[in-house]
Amino acid sequence: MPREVCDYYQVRETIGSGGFAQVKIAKHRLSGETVAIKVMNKVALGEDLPRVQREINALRSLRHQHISQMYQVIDTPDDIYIVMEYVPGGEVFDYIVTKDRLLEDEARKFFRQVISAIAYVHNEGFAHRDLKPENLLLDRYQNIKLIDFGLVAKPQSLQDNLYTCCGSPAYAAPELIAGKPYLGSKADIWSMGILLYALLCGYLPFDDDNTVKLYKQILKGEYETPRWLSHGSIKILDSMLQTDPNQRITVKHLLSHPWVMTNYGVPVEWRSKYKPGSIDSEVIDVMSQYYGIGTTEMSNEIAEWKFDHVCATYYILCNMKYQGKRPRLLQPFVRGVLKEKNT
Ligand SMILES: Cn1cc(Br)cc1C(=O)Nc1[nH]nc2c1CN(C(=O)N[C@H](CN1CCCC1)c1ccccc1)C21CC1
Repeated sequence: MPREVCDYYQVRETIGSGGFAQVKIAKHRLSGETVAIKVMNKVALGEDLPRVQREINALRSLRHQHISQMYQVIDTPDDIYIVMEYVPGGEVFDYIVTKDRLLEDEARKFFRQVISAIAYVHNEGFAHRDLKPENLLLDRYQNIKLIDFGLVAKPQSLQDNLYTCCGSPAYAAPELIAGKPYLGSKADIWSMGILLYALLCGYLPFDDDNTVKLYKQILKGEYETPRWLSHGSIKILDSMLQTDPNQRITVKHLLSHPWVMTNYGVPVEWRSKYKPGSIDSEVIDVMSQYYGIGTTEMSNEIAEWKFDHVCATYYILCNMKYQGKRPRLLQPFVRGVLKEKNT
């Protein structure tokens, strides 16, 4: 581990590895808080390096209550380290498996949070393009946190079909499978339909070990509706699993869809709870005391959102407040050599 990482984090075990990346648990030395560090080797990344840059650029401009927060980017000659919010509840995928399938009310609770995250991502000018239960984590309050923006794209631009070579086909929209130019935002809605079906049924609407057969099923767009699905569930699934992307519902209409409103009575709150540019004054107080500079100077430093260690410390202290903990920093900040008390 290079010094830029070890100086600030005590890196511990690997909790996930996929493709060209690993995710390790680590402890932020100044606060003692747990973070997740995504490690990618530049040589192993090869031509996938632009994907990581796209993910980092997207995460730089995304701050939302249902997206795992990026804290810091450490770029070394051999590897890229992305320090992120640690989400302790595991994957929604595992949660569904343990419960076989979710009752409509519980599925609705999760799905409203997914709609909130995707409405925000689309509004910020991105499409996720890899929505699936494995990319949804649950935090300590059973709230959804969206991860893996490695396939993120600008939804307004028509995408070429790099996706089919590296996405998960079972969640891929028909226009993607057909190799047509497609809009990322409409492909996201299809994946949300697959996701809701998986939450409500415990299995996938289109599934076959033979990829060719799977593609045929997706292009046909016909799926089974088990007897336990309510009429309302069938209607909202149908509005998302439209093979013609222009017939598909948009995320804006999902915000207040009758099925989504049931038992809530209010549309999904999709805006970020973090006002753009808003800075938490209590956290600034803790940090300005710690670093021995004024609160204005500290706020100006944070407002540059450099995703360096100072920025990470700010985000981590904010996350402590979210967890109901008092934001504080442990190690005395050694400003040069500490002067002897009696001098
Ligand atoms: C699974 N699990 C169980 C507990 Br308890 C905590 C976790 C957990 O993973 N927590 C967690 N917090 N923060 C993160 C994670 C996982 N994680 C991830 O980014 N995890 C993804 C998981 N993808 C799902 C499909 C393919 C890989 C990952 C991406 C590349 C390599 C390895 C893992 C972050 C960093 C954002």
